[in-house]
Amino acid sequence: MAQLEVRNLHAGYSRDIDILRGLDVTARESMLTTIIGANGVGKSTLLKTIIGQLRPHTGTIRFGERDMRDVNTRDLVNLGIAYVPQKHAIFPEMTVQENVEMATWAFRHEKPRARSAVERVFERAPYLREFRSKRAGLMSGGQQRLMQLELALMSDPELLLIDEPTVGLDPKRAGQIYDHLRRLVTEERRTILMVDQNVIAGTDVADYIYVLELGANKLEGTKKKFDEEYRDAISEWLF
Ligand SMILES: Nc1ncnc2c1ncn2[C@@H]1O[C@H](COP(=O)(O)OP(=O)(O)OP(=O)(O)O)[C@@H](O)[C@H]1O
Repeated sequence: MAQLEVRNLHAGYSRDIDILRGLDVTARESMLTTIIGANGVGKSTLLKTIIGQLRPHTGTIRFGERDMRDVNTRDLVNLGIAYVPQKHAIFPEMTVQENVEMATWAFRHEKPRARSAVERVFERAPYLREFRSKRAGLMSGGQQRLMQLELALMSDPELLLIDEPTVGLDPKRAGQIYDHLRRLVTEERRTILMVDQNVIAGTDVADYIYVLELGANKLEGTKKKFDEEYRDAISEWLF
């Protein structure tokens, strides 16, 4: 087991402009850490930098003993990390079975592993069976998000990096996603680092919370500390 440590991170989309300005974030083992902050504060940029889509300008990113600064996105599976992007990463015109098979790309050279990974998805998520030969786009938005999570879990990651998992979902379906994330932490002992716009529910489900402002740390604390000291003030800061 390992934790993710981001220290004094400066990063952005061009060399001379820092979107992230000295960020410190830790995703503690077997905990759900939520990062919140206003639009454009740099939440997605942080995840993109962790997974190697952007190179840090300065600072460090470590996952256990591994220095992540030179990581390639395709190395993530072998490091035990999965990334769930904000935009839907499923193909609505393809069947659920085809979507699941596509997601075995990372183990395309290991046919038995790929086959058993496909079956494991349908064991873990029985509701997917009835859609197996139907177009994935026929599922509800919530089911599509749950499927996206299951596809990310195919490689049995220790660390999940999740970008706004409930965007566009009604509160009931969002609640189902958050319940699922909680189970991944408490029952399966996975570590989750999630960025979220859903300030209330996204922090309610967390063990540890960071609030960002202009690409830097504003506040952080356990959920207990957050509830006791900051929750009442949070809407004022963010909106
Ligand atoms: N591909 C890009 N090229 C240049 N600038 C970008 C790019 N993507 C985002 N930015 C800028 O980086 C800043 C941070 O964006 P980011 O998407 O990380 O914010 P965020 O906190 O995730 O906000 P949101 O919740 O709206 O997605 C914003 O000013 C945004 O305009």
